Amino acid sequence: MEVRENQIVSIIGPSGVGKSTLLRVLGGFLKPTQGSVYLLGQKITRPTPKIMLVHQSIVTFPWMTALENVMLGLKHRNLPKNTMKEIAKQMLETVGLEGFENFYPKELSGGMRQRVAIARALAADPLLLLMDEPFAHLDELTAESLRKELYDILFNVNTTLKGVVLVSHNLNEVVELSDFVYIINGHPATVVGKVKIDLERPRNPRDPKFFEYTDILYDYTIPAR
Ligand SMILES: Nc1ncnc2c1ncn2[C@@H]1O[C@H](COP(=O)(O)OP(=O)(O)OP(=O)(O)O)[C@@H](O)[C@H]1O
Repeated sequence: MEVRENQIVSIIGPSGVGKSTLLRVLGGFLKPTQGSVYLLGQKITRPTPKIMLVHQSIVTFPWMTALENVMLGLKHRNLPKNTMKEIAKQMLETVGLEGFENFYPKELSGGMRQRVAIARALAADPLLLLMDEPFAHLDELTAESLRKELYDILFNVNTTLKGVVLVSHNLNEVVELSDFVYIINGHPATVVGKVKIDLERPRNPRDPKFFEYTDILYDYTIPAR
């Protein structure tokens, strides 16, 4: 599998097939028994700030403000505190949370907390972002508005990001966001399909072409009859 510049590449497949496991391998959190992961030619064998992970369970620290949560992502960069504050503020602005810097997680909605988690990941200046069902714990309307903005949040002048790997079980979400979709299945899992989503952004889920892609992906994921 490969991810190229400014691409969102998704992995779909049945529950328990190993999607999250694969993400953990890509992030260097888990050593594969076979195969290797390379980031710009460099072999990944352990976690690195160049690869950040956003979980499905929204991870924010309740005793820290939104700004302090984002500043955590900057810790390894050894910057002066004021510079850290400035960058964290800018990241919060990038994810649409300007003005919420001093709010604590409990004062924010689930969607806003996930935005804080994304801002924290982006503040680390990663090249690759791994997203494991990032909308799973959001209500549909909140997820929809975050999905709409996601591409622009991720790839813009304020971020160093080059690519995203997304794990999702929501076919509409995958068609809306991805450049390529890998379908994995079996035990042990293998790639059983690769689909290029050739639609202009922003994408319209009511576009007939959009449905064609969800149909193609659906055919790959249902068990053989
Ligand atoms: N290739 C593999 N090698 C070793 N263990 C695996 C492999 N694939 C899956 N597993 C194991 O199977 C279990 C489920 O895997 P995982 O959570 O990655 O699946 P998933 O596709 O993300 O599932 P879900 O969609 O339900 O979140 C885990 O305990 C994991 O350790």
